[in-house]
Amino acid sequence: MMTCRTVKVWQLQLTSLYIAQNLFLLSLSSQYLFHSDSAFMAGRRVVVFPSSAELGPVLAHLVTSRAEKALASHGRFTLGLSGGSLVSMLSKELLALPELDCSKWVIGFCDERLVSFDDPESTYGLYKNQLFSKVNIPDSGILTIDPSLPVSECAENYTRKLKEAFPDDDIPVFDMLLLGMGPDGHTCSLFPDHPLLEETKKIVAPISDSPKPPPQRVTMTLPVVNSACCVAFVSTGGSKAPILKEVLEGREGPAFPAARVVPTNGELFWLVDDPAAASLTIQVERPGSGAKL
Ligand SMILES: O=C(O)[C@H](O)[C@@H](O)[C@H](O)[C@H](O)COP(=O)(O)O
Repeated sequence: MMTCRTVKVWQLQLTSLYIAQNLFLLSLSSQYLFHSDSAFMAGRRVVVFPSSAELGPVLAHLVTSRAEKALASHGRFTLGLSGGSLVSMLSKELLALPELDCSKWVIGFCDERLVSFDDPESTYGLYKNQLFSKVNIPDSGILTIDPSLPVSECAENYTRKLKEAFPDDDIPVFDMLLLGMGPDGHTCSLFPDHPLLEETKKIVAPISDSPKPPPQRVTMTLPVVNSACCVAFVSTGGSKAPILKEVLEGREGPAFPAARVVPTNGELFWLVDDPAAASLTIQVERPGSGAKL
């Protein structure tokens, strides 16, 4: 079965097939171009729902459908999670599914705050309470940071964990990443105008001057984010409307961090609600109830 993971391996190992590969990618991008007239950017799907209530079930289905695809292809599903409002929405919607088998899921964190797991600011702690403790994800499948370490060592330690979890990849290729976007256009812990946006060597980086508290965090870098097979942003609420317009429709000046998420060989979804989409002028998809992406 053709997946973005196999395309990645080709890129790394089969340089002699360079021309064939490019022809393949060209045909793939043509499919995406004509997949939906909603596309402002080839391959990107901006999907608007009346509210979180309609968005949530579609998100849950998107996750489980990509999990099924990954399990059929390589026997496990690697999922990167973000914090914010995603924690409660994802937990609620996954738990509402009639059958959810997470026994072969491997969970990573797109970013994490350097606080102890019982601190209310800990993204892992929130997911543990709201999701992990209620489903059959094995503890060994949850790749957590070690918050007892100083921030640089913590990032190095998390880098090692990801490399061990993805031994065949130079850059870990997650099956799916779920991202949020702050009102300043940040995603993961990649903030506007921050030097970490230019990081190309590290797969995980420390940050000790996060403008959003807490200041110490570790974050996946853009090379990892853009290597994923599928990236889905979830962004809701009217406070996101001005930034969403600039991220999706462009702006003068440097692109916001969220706008720099463009998976090289993967899918890109923006799942938003009407208040967040209020200022958009691009064409978007508005699926009916019960839709599946
Ligand atoms: O660690 C963090 O500070 C959060 O994870 C943060 O990056 C969040 O993902 C965005 O701010 C979007 O959050 P909302 O979806 O709640 O607006």
